[in-house]
Amino acid sequence: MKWLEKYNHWLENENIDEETKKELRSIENNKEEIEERFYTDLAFGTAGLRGKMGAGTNRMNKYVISLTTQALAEVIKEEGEEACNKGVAIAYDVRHKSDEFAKIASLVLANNGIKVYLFEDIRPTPELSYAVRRFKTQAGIVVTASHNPKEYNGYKVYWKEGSQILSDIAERVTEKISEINDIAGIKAMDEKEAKEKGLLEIIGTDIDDEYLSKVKESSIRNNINKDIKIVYTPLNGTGYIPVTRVLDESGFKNVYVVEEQAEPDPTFATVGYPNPEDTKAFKYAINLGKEKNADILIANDPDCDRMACMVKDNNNEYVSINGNQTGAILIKYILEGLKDKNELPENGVIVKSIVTGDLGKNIAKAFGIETINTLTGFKNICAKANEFEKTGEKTFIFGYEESIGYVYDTFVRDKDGVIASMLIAEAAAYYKQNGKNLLEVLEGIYREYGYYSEDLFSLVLEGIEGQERIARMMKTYEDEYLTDIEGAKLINITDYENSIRKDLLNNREEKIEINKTNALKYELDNESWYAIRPSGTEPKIKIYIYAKGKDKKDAEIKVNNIKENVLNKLNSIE
Ligand SMILES: O=P(O)(O)OC[C@H]1O[C@H](O)[C@H](O)[C@@H](O)[C@@H]1O
Repeated sequence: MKWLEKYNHWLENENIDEETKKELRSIENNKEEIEERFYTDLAFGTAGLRGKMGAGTNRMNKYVISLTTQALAEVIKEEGEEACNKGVAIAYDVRHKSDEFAKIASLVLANNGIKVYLFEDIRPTPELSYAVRRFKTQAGIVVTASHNPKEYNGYKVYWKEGSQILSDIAERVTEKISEINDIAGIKAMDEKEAKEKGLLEIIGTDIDDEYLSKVKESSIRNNINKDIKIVYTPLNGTGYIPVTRVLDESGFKNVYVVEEQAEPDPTFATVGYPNPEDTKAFKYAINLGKEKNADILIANDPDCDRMACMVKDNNNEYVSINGNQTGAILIKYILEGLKDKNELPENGVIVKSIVTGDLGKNIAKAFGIETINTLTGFKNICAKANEFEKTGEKTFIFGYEESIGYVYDTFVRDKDGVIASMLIAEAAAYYKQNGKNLLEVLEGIYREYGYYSEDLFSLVLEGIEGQERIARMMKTYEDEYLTDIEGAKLINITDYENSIRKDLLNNREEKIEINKTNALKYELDNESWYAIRPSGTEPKIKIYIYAKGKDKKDAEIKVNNIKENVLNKLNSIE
């Protein structure tokens, strides 16, 4: 069906409610908007479904939620009766309609005879991962758009190991979606009936207590002076209770929460874009930090799976440390700590993505710990934890990405902003006790492992046009890549879509052993590289740049040269 037909079909469908039809009628003269909403269906990306809220097949709304949940139910039913009895755990974040969507998903599953464990109120995404493992459910769902702008919502799906589904299950769900004829004809059970039949169980504080004690148990060094001053902001998301509890219960008594951002707010009024990857999200935290003279500022994104940190420098200014730098500090802190306790596993592994920098890998190497690369997406990182659990071949220690996601240990199989907040607080306290702030620790890392610099920039290109331009940029760049950047020669190209690595120096091509994805990586002969890929969660093309230099300045110059040249090239592609 074409987009206009689909639009009319929604208007004519007697199962679509009046409110939705009213919204659709209000755009009847706006062809572009109709096309945007109906030209495609929301699809599983880096982290589940994600889209703007509103009426349409390319939007997040109760019909898309019901449809996807019914399809998921079909897949679970295919797994057999036991899978249905094991059921599905469901959590949701603070966004508009997240609670309503979570309820709808619960009752659609119940109507299929599938048991549901629904959290009583908002919870962090990592706690859902914990709950899936704890209740041994077949699957899990979190209704969240993570760090996206307020207009968005999303739907993350987990499988029985507690990590987000990979393409095998996502494809089965998508197939089932295509077999359902009427998007608005999906049945949900009455809530009271679902409870009476034991198909809907509300979960809450008991699981919080268990999950938080597991987090506290994962502390690396307990007997340290925890007097440091911390400013914390959950950015009006789900992190407030769990993170303040964990910090308090593990002995951090000087924690100051940004009051305006403590309570849930689906409009993120004081933040704007609720992504702590963007330093602007720290505006309020910096003010409070200065007032309290805090050592570090910690922020989580609204579903509390990400964590970002700023550190007070010796001039009392706050300096942000990015995902790669935070990852490097945490790796050093964790591995040193485990080594001191004699708990460093011999077959231990760090897992990161192909677009995460190499600094963490080099630190791990110095501890005899291997680093493995996966595709972008924490589901891929945690798939390694699942694999090692089965094979016993290696021990998953820590997973991280440049996009400020971290997990330590394996009781949670997703990135975890609660664990990460506790560990960065601990690291700051421990190193302070040894006379260093985290910036000085980082400087020490650079001295030891080399000066690394990096930049991640994105071009935001929205809508159908944006998507098409991103596709053109990828395609054109693949053919017209830069062979020389300010004297640095291109030596290797990795084309992840075609699984090929081209060695330009020796004129050789080799197959690479990693799943296919739309990404290109270019390595230069001056210890720098960059990668380009379309985001799978936001309307963006992302460019990751990394360089190692003889000093900080040298590394930064290399990064800037790449940035300028690649940006020019990409901007020239219409
Ligand atoms: O670069 P994107 O496809 O937008 O993904 C950015 C990030 O999105 C989510 O947070 C995923 O869990 C991460 O694993 C991923 O790195």
